[in-house]
Amino acid sequence: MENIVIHGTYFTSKNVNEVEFHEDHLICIDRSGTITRTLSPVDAEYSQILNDARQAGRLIELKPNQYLLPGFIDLHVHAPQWPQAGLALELPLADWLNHYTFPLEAKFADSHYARRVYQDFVHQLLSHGTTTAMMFGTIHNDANVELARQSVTQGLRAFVGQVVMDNPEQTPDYYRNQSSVSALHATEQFIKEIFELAKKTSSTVVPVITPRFVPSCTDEALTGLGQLAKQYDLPVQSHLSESNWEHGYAIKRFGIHDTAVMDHFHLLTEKSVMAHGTQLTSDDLTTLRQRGTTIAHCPISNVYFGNGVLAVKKLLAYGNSVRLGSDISGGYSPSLYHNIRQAIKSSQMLTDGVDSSLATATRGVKDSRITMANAFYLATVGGAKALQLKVGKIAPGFQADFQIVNGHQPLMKLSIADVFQRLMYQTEQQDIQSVYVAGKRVYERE
Ligand SMILES: Nc1nc2[nH]cnc2c(=O)[nH]1
Repeated sequence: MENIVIHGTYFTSKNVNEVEFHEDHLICIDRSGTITRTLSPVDAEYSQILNDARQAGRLIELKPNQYLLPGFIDLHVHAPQWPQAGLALELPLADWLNHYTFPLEAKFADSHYARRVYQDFVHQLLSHGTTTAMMFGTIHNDANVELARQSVTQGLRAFVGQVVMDNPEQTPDYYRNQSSVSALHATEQFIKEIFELAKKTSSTVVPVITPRFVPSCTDEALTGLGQLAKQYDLPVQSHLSESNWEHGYAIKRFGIHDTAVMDHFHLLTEKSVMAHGTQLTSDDLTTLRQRGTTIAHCPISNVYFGNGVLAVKKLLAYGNSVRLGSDISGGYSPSLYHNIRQAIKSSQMLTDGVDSSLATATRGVKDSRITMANAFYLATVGGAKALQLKVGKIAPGFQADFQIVNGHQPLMKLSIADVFQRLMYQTEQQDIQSVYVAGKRVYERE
């Protein structure tokens, strides 16, 4: 029996290359927040279900020029960096970390500050159409639990990581785990607290094993985190081959690429999400593919720190799992719309090349352009697959995580395919009318 029925036009990924459009449909959702069925106007029961829902006050009717889309899945976000989004992006990664990011994250020792930031940040994610996020916290247990609580309270599906960074050579005195033992102890404590929180809610809240990246962790911490990931069967998140500097660091310290380092410590599994990957080689990609590990493509951030463009189309063709992340605040925008657009723009620049003094034929990497349908898939059902969640698609059996978006005024006749393109290119925060997770409204524009 349906609890609510939505009436309107929706867009959803059919597969990585195709988007489905369904006009004037009904989407039926049961009490558990699961989509039970969708009906087209030619279905025999359509009118009956529409009328019954209307009379019972269970109908959500989209207005003309409103559209239903799945909520987005952001696979790489640093929640504590929200206050500095848009700052210092002209610096190289290591300077940005040392002069801006570490001092800011150190402030989360203060749980009151953490609450203030996380309350706003979770709201921002929802109001940008993001319904699931895989997030880095800081090294502070209480602040991370606060992030998880805020997510549960506001209705965001949350994967939250207690950051580990214990290497004295690559982290400052004021912001470091005192030892690998204390870092691992704090991680295990955090896991238990999140499990307790998860028991008290029907919402999704999952602890994530979070070695910040190879430079910031000792071998002992990486060993212990690999063991904890296995013991508790948890997802892992980190940064991988993000920049020339970071990629070179692992080679200097271990004599191998950071992919091989992570693999050595059992941190690459089918539940792992590794951000960036602009410097990955074909051997690294083979390892990631064999482990089933996802690469979180962070196209805005990569412009600043990546020292290259991730070849998304090639990676997808190889069979690597590539999805999307905002990387707040290496990326300045929490909007996955903005990141979808940048993913397409960066891929076009990769195809064409950027140095016009070179011959056209040799300037770029041919056939690298991704389509809007590709990018939409990465941000929706693709991201959900990486987290093993049944969300990101408007179809029976999926959780009802949606956004209702107001289209801009059409001043010429548009096909439904045109409407989709325009929505993806033009939607801003103020165009998102409401957001639902598991059939419950979690955000409404005032
Ligand atoms: N973009 C990004 N890269 C990192 N590498 C290690 N820490 C970070 C971080 O906070 N952001």
